[in-house]
Amino acid sequence: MADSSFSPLPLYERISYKSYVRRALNLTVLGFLFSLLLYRILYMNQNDIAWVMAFLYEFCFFFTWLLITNITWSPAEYKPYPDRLDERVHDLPSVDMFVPTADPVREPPLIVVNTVLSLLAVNYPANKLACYVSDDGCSPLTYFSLKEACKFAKIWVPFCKKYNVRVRAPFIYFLNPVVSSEDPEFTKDWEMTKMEYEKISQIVEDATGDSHWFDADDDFEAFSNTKPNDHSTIVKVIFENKGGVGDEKEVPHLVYISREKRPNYVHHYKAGALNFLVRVTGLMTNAPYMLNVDCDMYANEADVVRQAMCIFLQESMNPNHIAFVQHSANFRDSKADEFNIFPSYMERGVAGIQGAIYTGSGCFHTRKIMYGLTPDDLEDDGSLSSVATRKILTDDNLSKVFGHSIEMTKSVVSALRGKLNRQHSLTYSLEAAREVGNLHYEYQTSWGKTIGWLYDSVLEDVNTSIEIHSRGWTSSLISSDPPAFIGCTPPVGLEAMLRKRRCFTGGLEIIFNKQSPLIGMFHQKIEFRQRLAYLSISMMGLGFLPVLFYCLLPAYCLLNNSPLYPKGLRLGINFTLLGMPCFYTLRGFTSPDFSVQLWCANICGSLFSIFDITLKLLGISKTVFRITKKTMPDIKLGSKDRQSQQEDDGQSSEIDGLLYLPGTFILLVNLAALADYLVGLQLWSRSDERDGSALAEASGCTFVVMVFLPLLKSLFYDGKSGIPSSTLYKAAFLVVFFVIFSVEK
Ligand SMILES: O=c1ccn([C@@H]2O[C@H](COP(=O)(O)OP(=O)(O)O[C@H]3O[C@H](CO)[C@@H](O)[C@H](O)[C@H]3O)[C@@H](O)[C@H]2O)c(=O)[nH]1
Ligand SMILES: [Mn+2]
Repeated sequence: MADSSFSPLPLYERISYKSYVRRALNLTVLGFLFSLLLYRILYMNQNDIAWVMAFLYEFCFFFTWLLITNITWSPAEYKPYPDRLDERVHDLPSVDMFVPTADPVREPPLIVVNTVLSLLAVNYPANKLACYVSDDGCSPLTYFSLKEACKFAKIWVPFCKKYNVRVRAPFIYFLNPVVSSEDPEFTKDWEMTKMEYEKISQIVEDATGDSHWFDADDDFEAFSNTKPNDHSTIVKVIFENKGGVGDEKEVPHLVYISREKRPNYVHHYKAGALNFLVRVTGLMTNAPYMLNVDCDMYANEADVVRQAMCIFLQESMNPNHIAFVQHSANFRDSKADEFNIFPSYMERGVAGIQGAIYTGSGCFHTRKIMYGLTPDDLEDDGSLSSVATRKILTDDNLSKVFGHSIEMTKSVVSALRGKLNRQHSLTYSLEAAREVGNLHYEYQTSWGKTIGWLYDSVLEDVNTSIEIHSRGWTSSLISSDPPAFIGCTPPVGLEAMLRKRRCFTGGLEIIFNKQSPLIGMFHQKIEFRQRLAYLSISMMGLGFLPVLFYCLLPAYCLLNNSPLYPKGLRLGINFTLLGMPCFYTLRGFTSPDFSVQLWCANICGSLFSIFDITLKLLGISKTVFRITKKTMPDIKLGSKDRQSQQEDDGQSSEIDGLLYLPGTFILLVNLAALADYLVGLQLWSRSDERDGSALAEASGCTFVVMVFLPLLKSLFYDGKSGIPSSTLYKAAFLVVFFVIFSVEK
């Protein structure tokens, strides 16, 4: 496949961002924190609650800092050179592209359509691509929209390729008007294409909520009398690229699938949908690589597939065990790093250890590896070793691991052997595809346990990522600018909080399952530092709690008249000791992207996740994957959408208010403590008792108040941006308790 006899230019470069200054700084802070801990231990007084609490929280900061130092020690990323690909590789491998969607209301079909169009039009031979949409909502509207999208794709794909369009999602591309000086042929094509796009958007919009569009059509019979959680498997080939040669006018395959669902059965949410996708694609196209994107994440770069291939194909000439290539994901409508579950320092940081973490979307996986192979199962040339062949490819083992479909096991054998030539048409596999979507198909197989996407956490991406790295594989990160994939951010407030809650809960689930970064530290093939990185991700939710309590501690000490910080001469040292780590820990607070609202969402998400995991561990309830609401790009919001969004906002403002309860509480407690301190200053001309000694604690409170200043401001606003007065009363009520509890008896 690859011609390696000449052209020494590599297909990619690994860029390392090591910085000795940052390392020195991190170690200094670590040293400071460590000496603070020592100090706490040396001067520990058993009766002093505040001192002990401070020690505990500072220990948490120390530990967090250790994890951050580990992650940021040797950041790296990969820079692909897709231009060099054609010279080196004459027969590009096929790629199956997965788009899971689950709810036509929370995920409007037009968004899914745009994601699909952006994938169909990528800069890659169309006969090597296939796009599969899995619909957990079993929605005729989604299917209908995809059929419309497919008609438009026949205009859109050639248009994009002819004019080398960069962003191939029409709802973004058509935001910019055509420049009048441009060549007349282009202007004509542009206008025609835009008109066609508007036509299908209108048809999709009209069909929303009006089922007569599909009631009459036989093609929609499979959807009659179905409910999202009660229906048989549906597999529909919307378009087949028959006998394509990959020229610019062709469109890739497009397939719609929806797995069987019944009430009271577990379906494993997104991970379950992706495993069904792996099986159906195995039967139909069996491409060696699989790209998966969330339904709202359109490709923002035409070369995404070629970029990933640069890494895989270079590796196949010089095997380095790369299992997957993750593109860094980004969000439109927001520059907030906070929205991203993984802050950018973490992405690059981990990519420099054993390899990038799989973050759920914009990632290319290797099919063989998803079928459970370890690096030891492969020879240097990438073929299956004879030991592995004997171990894995027995009929008995195959049906035990992959399920009873003979067609399926055949496709697994071809995939593992690297023989991926498909001779028959897509429709040939329809029957087999329905069989593997059966509710009971995975029963007593390894799907979700050791192969495919893993089930035991709602954070299925990180969970699966740990499994792959534990087998000894590496992975790589491509972090291009502009970003290769762009998705939606949930609106700040309740949606953001629930999303955080789900991710934090998922992380905690990982701590308690068999993938746990806490166990197997030394015997699996995962690197120690990589495991530590996973540990910090799994514990992400807990990380907010020490900060929350630490914000209350100075106030408690001030009210209680007990010291929190060292006194006298040591005060100066103490400020340095605490200042640096605090500055870093709280640097989020000072970054331009920081919003108190999001911080509150984090705190609440974190509190809820602890609640969720406790219920799960007690066996009282299961964790759920609640789908995040998606919205169309801002500028395109029609007046109808905007109105309904505002209605939503109105309804949820009361709940949103509750989100700010912890923040408001912290703010008021600190204000109360400061007031108490100032009144105290006036009453006694203090000479020895509290002489300047409480100054440190008072400064602590002032700092907290400053951080929460935006919240203080919004207490005085009315309406949308303000905090409801009911929240204020609830917080004030809690403050009274806190003050009574704290005041020195
Ligand atoms: O039962 C389900 C639930 C979800 N999905 C799909 O999963 C994707 C992600 O769901 P979304 O609600 O958008 O979740 P996010 O909060 O955006 O998800 C983040 O967190 C998830 C869990 O870690 C990752 O899988 C995602 O890639 C990552 O973007 C969407 O395409 C959904 O349609 C399903 O197919 N079936
Ligand atoms: Mn999403």
